[in-house]
Amino acid sequence: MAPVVVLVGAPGCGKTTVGRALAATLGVEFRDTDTDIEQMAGKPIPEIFIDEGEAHFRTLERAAVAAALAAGTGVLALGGGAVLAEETRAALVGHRVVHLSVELPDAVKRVGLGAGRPLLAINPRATLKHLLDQRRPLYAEVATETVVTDGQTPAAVVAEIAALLPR
Ligand SMILES: Nc1ncnc2c1ncn2[C@@H]1O[C@H](COP(=O)(O)OP(=O)(O)OP(=O)(O)O)[C@@H](O)[C@H]1O
Ligand SMILES: O=C(O)C1=C[C@@H](O)[C@@H](O)[C@H](O)C1
Ligand SMILES: [Mg+2]
Repeated sequence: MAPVVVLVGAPGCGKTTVGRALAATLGVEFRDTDTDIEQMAGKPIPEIFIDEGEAHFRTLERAAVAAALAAGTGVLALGGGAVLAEETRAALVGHRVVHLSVELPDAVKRVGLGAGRPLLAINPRATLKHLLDQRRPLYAEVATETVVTDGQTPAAVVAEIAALLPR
């Protein structure tokens, strides 16, 4: 079985928040590859970045995404940078992938000081701007649908995604 829907998007777009609420609405399980990676590594993501570096984190992430897609859990949220891997973009072909799009002002408000997000630990605004510019084409490449989250409540985003799904 494939996941009902896979959520992708930049840090702060709401993959975890919306994904969990959407899964509850649909009555299916929720899975987040960031949580899977923390379980695999036995430590929080910021510690993986400090102890082993981003490249090692990305290796764990590719494996976590492949395992989660194979498991087929209902709603699957990917880490914000998962789409950087060509292997992951290829693995997403054939899945229903919703891009939760967010522009810089809302993303900045939502991530605050970047707590728990190692890439955003220094100058979150400038880093987010760079990440958004770099990744927009990659999110667009993998997405089968895009839902704009700017100015929307999580509940409104959940309703919009649910309306895209077959009944
Ligand atoms: N549509 C929204 N409107 C307002 N706040 C939101 C919305 N979606 C998420 N948030 C808030 O923004 C913050 C970040 O959301 P969340 O952790 O779900 O993002 P994420 O996409 O999972 O980020 P990451 O890639 O870092 O895992 C949370 O505090 C959440 O409550
Ligand atoms: O945007 C990113 O590259 C990241 C987003 C988070 O979901 C985590 O996967 C990690 O903090 C890296
Ligand atoms: Mg998240």
